[in-house]
Amino acid sequence: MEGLNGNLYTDLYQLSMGQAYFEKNRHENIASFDYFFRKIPFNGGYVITVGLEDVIEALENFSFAKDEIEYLESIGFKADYLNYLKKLKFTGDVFAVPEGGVVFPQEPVVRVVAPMIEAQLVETMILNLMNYQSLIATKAARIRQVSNGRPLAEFGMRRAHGWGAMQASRAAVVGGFDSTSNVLAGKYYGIPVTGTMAHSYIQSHDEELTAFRNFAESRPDKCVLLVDTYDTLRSGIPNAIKVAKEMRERGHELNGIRLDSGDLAYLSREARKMLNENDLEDVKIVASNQLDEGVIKSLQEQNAAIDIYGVGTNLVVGKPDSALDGVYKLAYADDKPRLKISENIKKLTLPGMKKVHRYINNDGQFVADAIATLDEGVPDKMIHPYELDKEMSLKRFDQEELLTPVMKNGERVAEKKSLDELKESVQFNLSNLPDEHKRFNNPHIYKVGISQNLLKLRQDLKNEKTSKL
Ligand SMILES: Nc1ncnc2c1ncn2[C@@H]1O[C@H](COP(=O)(O)OP(=O)(O)OP(=O)(O)O)[C@@H](O)[C@H]1O
Ligand SMILES: O=P(O)(O)OC[C@H]1O[C@H](OP(=O)(O)OP(=O)(O)O)[C@H](O)[C@@H]1O
Ligand SMILES: O=C(O)c1cccnc1
Repeated sequence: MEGLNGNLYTDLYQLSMGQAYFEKNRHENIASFDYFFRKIPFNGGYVITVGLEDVIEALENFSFAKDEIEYLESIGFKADYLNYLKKLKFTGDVFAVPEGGVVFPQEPVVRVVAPMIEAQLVETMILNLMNYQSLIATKAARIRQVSNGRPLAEFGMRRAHGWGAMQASRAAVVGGFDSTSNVLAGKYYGIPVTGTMAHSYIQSHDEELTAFRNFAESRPDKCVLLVDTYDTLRSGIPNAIKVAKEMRERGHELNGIRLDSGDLAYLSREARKMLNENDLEDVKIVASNQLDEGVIKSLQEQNAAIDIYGVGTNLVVGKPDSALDGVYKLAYADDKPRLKISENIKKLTLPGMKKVHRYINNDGQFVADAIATLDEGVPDKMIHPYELDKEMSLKRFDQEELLTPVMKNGERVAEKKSLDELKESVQFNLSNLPDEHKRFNNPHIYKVGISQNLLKLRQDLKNEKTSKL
């Protein structure tokens, strides 16, 4: 979001480490960090990456204002360090999978190469921006996968986690939603805004019919009537039909009705029948009520007559997974690759500056991704990152590099894409991901491996570190 920058939008420890680097004059030595995640949410087979646009904007605006420096002084940071921070800008290079990419565990999604202090100070902000938005875009893409082309409206603002509602609306659209009820997101991001009416409006009238009439009179071209306040089949739909006929006499057409409780498959089929019997075939049926990809899939399988799905809570809180576990790990500093050792082999980091190659078969389908050291060629074989006896030959495939330059010397070099373009690229990328990785039950794990060079580097560094223990 505009106005957001990385200065104080960080954890205290980043600033503390910054001061310590500064005092040993190591702060301008080049470092490289990787942003990646370890586990795909929703028991799914892929993650859609979103948040990079905010990251670029924040890095471009990275500089400490006078009042921020004063605040840091008040919490004990030293004068020399603060003088340095006053002039600090982000001057580094960023390589990343463009927004809307389909990505998998362990592989770098963003690589930041910058003077140590800059790369360190922006960690928290990058994690904050990438993790939430990628989680929501992934959920949105899953919902889109099962909705059979039906329009999807995002209704989550009221249950989103605070201002995260703004990012949720954008991420939902990139992931495949068509509109939002969030008016500020509509204005800010240019997302189409859509909406119906609430129960309160109907309750506030003595008669449901009067409520419908007044609402229809007020915005006749955008009228969707909520039909479940009292009795959907006996009151809501008959009253909506009455109002639709009255509107027609005045030269308007009722846009739709909304179902928000009960058996949505049964009620939608009944509603469709009743509307059609009254020559109202074009009146759309909107459904809402704790929808998610599981419920929508089931509704589609039950031949529900739902034209538009409105999805709120489950989307914007990423239910049942409340976070994407993305991390930002140091891979290189002071001219050396760096490793974090762990008892758990899965948490051994991948040292050094790295690139990612995506291998593609003759049908344009994604086959596997290989993480390699920056200074090697295109690997023709990869090894499982932890089960080292598992290898895969990559000779037969075309490949492309996943991490592309997005910032050079602190300035944006990647073109800014429109939301429509991003939404299209998600669908394009997903169309190139084989179905077995997209199914909801036990999706096949997409293969991500490491090159022989990277494996050797990791093993050498590990041996070097453990021999000193
Ligand atoms: N035909 C259906 N198949 C599968 N799930 C459905 C179907 N119809 C509705 N649902 C989902 O089942 C859940 C129903 O929740 P619940 O039992 O609380 O009913 P409700 O209609 O909201 O009740 P209330 O009358 O309290 O509003 C919601 O998540 C809804 O989306
Ligand atoms: O179920 P969700 O996916 O989160 O979708 C949004 C929900 O928010 C509204 O309910 P709420 O009870 O807040 O207000 P209302 O009186 O307008 O129904 C709306 O009617 C939906 O049920
Ligand atoms: O417009 C709607 O129907 C709407 C908006 C927000 C939340 N629930 C429903």
